[in-house]
Amino acid sequence: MTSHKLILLRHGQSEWNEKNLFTGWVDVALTEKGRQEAIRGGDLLVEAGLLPDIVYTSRQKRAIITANLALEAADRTWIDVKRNWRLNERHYGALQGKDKAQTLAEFGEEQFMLWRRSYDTPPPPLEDSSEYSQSNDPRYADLGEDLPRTECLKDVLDRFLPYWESDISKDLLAGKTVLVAAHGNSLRALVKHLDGISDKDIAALNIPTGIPLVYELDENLTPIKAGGTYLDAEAAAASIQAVANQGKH
Ligand SMILES: O=C(O)[C@@H](CO)OP(=O)(O)O
Repeated sequence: MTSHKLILLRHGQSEWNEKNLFTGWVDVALTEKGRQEAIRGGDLLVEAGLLPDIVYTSRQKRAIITANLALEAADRTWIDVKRNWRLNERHYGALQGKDKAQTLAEFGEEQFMLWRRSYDTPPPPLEDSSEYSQSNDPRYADLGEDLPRTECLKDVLDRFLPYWESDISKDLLAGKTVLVAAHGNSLRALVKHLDGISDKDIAALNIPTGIPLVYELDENLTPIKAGGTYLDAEAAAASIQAVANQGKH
């Protein structure tokens, strides 16, 4: 059976992951730890003999630099690149720039988890006048009415799926090994779609930073093994737990 190979890579630790702040569309840099995670991600690809033919990224530098570092480690910096805002992190609305622990303390666990992990409840929208708004960012000037001011996971799926259909799935079906370097919540949207996870169950799924998650897909682009395979399962399990507990310390 021919299988199609899709590698998902969440960016390495960012400066705001380290500070425990809601990030969304704010374009923060990687920490040194994050850069090392990205390089290790590339090393893991080489060890597994998985060499991408094309890389997709968001328009955010934490994903772009992660892809660059991983591909440099794998000596694949020459492959074709496609960047699209549809792979951006979920827009976190008025929570962008807020401390996760303080938000949890202020609003309580139920509201905090509703905003953070429910499928269809977005946080309040972010004002265009906020220092954390992207409304005047030239990189999104082409979006017009599509520029989000807040998003829930459903909104992310709605803007991601057309791009999956028009580009990513076509490259997979053409036989390319595809690397998607993106974000916690845009990758949760992709995994929800691939594995057919319910709106309720997706709340419990978290994606670790910097560890490649490999899916082998059949001719219908259905995963041969549900959930795919993390190239470092032990590190992934520890990191997933840390993401799940964010705010609760
Ligand atoms: O702040 C964010 O943009 C995301 C990813 O770091 O956070 P969370 O895991 O809380 O959705």
